[in-house]
Amino acid sequence: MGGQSAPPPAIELKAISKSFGPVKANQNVDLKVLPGTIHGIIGENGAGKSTLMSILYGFYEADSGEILINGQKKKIHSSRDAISFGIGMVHQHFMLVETFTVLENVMLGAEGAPLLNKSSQSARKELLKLSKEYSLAVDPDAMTGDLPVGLQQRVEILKALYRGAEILILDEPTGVLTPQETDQLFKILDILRSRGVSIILITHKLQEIMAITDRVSVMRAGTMVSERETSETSKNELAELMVGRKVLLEVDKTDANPGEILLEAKNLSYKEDGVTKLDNVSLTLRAGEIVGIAGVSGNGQTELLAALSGICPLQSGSIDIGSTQITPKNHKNPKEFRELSVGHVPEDRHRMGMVTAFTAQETAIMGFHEDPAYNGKILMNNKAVQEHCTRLMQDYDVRPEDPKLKSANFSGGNQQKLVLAREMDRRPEVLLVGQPTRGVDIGAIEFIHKNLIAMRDAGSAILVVSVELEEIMSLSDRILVMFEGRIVGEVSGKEADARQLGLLMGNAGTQSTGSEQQNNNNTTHSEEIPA
Ligand SMILES: Nc1ncnc2c1ncn2[C@@H]1O[C@H](COP(=O)(O)OP(=O)(O)OP(=O)(O)O)[C@@H](O)[C@H]1O
Repeated sequence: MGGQSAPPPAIELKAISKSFGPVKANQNVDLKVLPGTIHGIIGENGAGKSTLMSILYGFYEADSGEILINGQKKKIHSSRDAISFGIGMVHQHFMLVETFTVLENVMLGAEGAPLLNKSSQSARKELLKLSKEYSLAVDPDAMTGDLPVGLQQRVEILKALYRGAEILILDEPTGVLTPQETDQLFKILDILRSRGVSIILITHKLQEIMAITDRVSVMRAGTMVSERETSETSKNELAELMVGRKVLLEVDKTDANPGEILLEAKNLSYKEDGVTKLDNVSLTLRAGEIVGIAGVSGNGQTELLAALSGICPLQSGSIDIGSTQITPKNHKNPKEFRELSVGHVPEDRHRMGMVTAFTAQETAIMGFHEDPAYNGKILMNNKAVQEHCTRLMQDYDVRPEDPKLKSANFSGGNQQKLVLAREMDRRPEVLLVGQPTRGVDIGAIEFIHKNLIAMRDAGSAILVVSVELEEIMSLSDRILVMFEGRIVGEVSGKEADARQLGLLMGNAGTQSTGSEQQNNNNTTHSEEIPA
């Protein structure tokens, strides 16, 4: 330990262990986060990062070990305790009430806050003060649900600061952000750091670790395996420390050799509650090509996937799959789309990809459960289902390899791999993939990308929707950009450039919602006027 003058770590974890039944999620984990620094934590899916943070934030109690905050030993039994010790958490899935204003959300549940009294001038004053101090420009009266995700995340940060957080935990904060929004978040983190806030950043993106952190800790299989000064390491070294082998960080692919059209969508339009979600979208998918859809979330990508997979009935336009034409009058359900050899990996694995209360083996055959290979006349053939799931788990490296484990109890990345395995293993002619590598570690990204390219080379037509521009650019042979339900641009995968695509995604500086982030770029403390 240092002498008198060195301040104690903002956080010190000593020998933290936590098991879930036979799974040792954390084993003797030590971690020190120095005050006023950004400390990255990386590790493969299931390495134990979220468990460790859940212990620090009071969601779980450790089986053993100690937590020291600013040198003082603390017992954290609940998130209320964590907040009272100055710890704030920005969750991956925001915990905001969309129908409340920014101010209401910030005040909600805060210690001593007057009960949602909109006229609370002191809360408003405090919020504006924090906005100004940390350059977190946001309109206190904006309806939270109307704000783009980047601004909603700002509200989460403000909420934590309003509760007096001096230590912030961010769990994969950039998963749903555009490159511009990510840049802004990093500027904000930089300011927070310069004001003495200590930050823990969990991310699978090594470029983010290199760009913003001071130190980085690496977890593997529940243990802390190494720690580095960021300035003294590299992406390649970190990848290797995480996975235990060399990882190919770039997608290795040859030029596409597109063949016949396997799917053609013409003039798809779709309205929900009178709001246009798809506006005259036409596209073709050919055998042997990967078409990427780039766009800020909420610009029609979800509805496009839903239309092309049969989840939402066509309202206008048509889809040709092979010799079958689907129109509003001749609609087919998702099962019939599957029978036409269309595979679908939904964007939201929890809502659409699996039932989290089901076991892994049930997830592994969901949608194909009527297949006679698994379905006896009266009962399911559990042995066959289990064997199938075990093989998928081995082929797709899903951990733990336990077909009977509830789907909810796999880490996020492993849930994703299980859903991908189910859809890819059947080698559909057309594969629609939403957010293929959301929350997935770099070793698994390498694996998933390789497999998608192998499917392409074997003649499948693949449509990839992803908010990860890097992913879209490195995987796609053609890129279509969506904005407000329309396809506003097409770029060849080879020529694509992140900044240019980012601008197209925000429709370059117009006043519409999707482009709002452009306006915030250099603002310091003006209030946002949501579009
Ligand atoms: N409530 C639970 N019950 C049973 N097992 C659990 C539970 N929560 C986590 N686990 C297991 O603990 C291990 C660590 O999971 P954790 O979510 O901490 O990993 P992670 O590093 O955050 O992964 P990812 O990057 O995929 O989010 C995994 O094997 C997971 O399946």
